[in-house]
Amino acid sequence: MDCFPGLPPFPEDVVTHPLVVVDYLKVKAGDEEEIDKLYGAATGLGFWYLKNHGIDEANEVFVIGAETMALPLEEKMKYAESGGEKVFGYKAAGVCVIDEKGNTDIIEMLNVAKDDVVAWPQQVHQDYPRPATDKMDNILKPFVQKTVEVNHVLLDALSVKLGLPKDALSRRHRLDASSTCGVRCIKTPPEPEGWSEEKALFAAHSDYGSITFLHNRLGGMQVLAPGTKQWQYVKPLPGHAILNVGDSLNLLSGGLLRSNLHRVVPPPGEQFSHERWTVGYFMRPENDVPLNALVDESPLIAEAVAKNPERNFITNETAREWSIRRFNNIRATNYKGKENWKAGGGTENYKAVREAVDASVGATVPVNA
Ligand SMILES: O=C(O)CCC(=O)C(=O)O
Ligand SMILES: [Fe+2]
Repeated sequence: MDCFPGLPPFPEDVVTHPLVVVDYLKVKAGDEEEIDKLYGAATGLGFWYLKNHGIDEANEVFVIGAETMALPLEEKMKYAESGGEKVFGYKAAGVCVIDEKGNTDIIEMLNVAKDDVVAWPQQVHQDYPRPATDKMDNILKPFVQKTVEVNHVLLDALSVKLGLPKDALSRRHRLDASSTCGVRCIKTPPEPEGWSEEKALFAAHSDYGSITFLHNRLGGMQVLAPGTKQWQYVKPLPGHAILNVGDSLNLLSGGLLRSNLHRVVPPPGEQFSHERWTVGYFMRPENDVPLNALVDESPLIAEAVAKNPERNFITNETAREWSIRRFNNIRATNYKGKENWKAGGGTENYKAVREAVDASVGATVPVNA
C-alpha cells in the first residue's frame, strides 16, 4: 500500500511531515466532519492528502510527460515557452532561476494550458508536442475536467466555511473561462553532484494560484510548517494526491487559507538515483479576477483582514497579471540581482515569510550519492 510499483520505497528513517487525509467522496456527500478536516488543513498547513478523487488519468499523464521529454531537444524547443505572455509549452532546463544568487534549474517541464485542452481541437494559446496532442481527447480532457470538478467541490465546501456564498470561489474558477490554469509534467534528473541545501531543485516558494493538485511518486517535496525551522519531506502515498493552497486563494480569503512555503530537493535514500516525475494541475482564478480579499462577501474575511493590518490583501492586480509577473520573474533572462528577484515574489515577500526562510535549516537527508 505504501509503495509505487517499480520505484524504491520512501526511506523509513527520514522524518516526514504528516498531512491530514481528506476523503473526497465524504466532502462531496456533505459530511460535516470531513469538511471540518478539509478546512482545518487548508487554514493550518495549507497542504493535505486527498483520497478517493478518482482521477485515474494521472497515470497516463506521466506517460505524456515521459514521451515528451524523450523527444530531441530541437523538437521540444518548437513548443517552448518564451517568456512575456507566452507561459505555456515546453520549459527547458536552465530557463529558471532557483535562488537569489541567480543559479539556474535542472528541471524540464511541459505546461499545457487548460484553455487549450478544453478548446481542443481548436487552439487558444499554442500547439504542443505530439505525445500531448495525441492524448488531448482521451486523457488530458478528462484529466482536466475531473480535476476541476473535484476542485469545485472543495472550493464550495471551503467557501461555506469562510462565510462566503457557496459558489463565491468556484464561480471565479469556471472550466470554460480564460485563465492561466494548466497541466504540468515535471522531470527532474538525479542530481549528479549530490545533495546540498544550496541546491534546492525548486527553490522555496508558495504557488501563485488557487489549488495545486499534485500526483507525486517519489519524495523530494518539502514543507516548512508554520512556526518551525526545519524543512520536512512530504511522503507520497499511492492513491493519494497532495493538494495545496496557493497565493490567490490566500489573498481572496484575507489570509485565512494558508499558502505555505515548499521546495523540492532530491529524493531521499534509495530514491535518490531515480529520475523524479511530477504530474500536477495548477488551478488559478479566471484571468480578470482581481486578487483582493472578498471582504464584501464575508464578515469573517473582513474581520481577518482588519486583524492583519501589516499585510496587503488588496493587490488590485488581476489573477492573470499576478501569474504572468511571477512566471517572468523567475526566468533567468529577467534576472537582475537579488533585490529584483525578491521583488518579483508573491507572499514569499512578506517579512515574516522571508524571515522564516532565512532561519530555516534543511532536513537531514541520507543520500546514496
Ligand atoms: O514537484 C513537486 O513535487 C512540486 C512542484 C512545485 O512545487 C511546483 O511546481 O510549484
Ligand atoms: Fe509549488
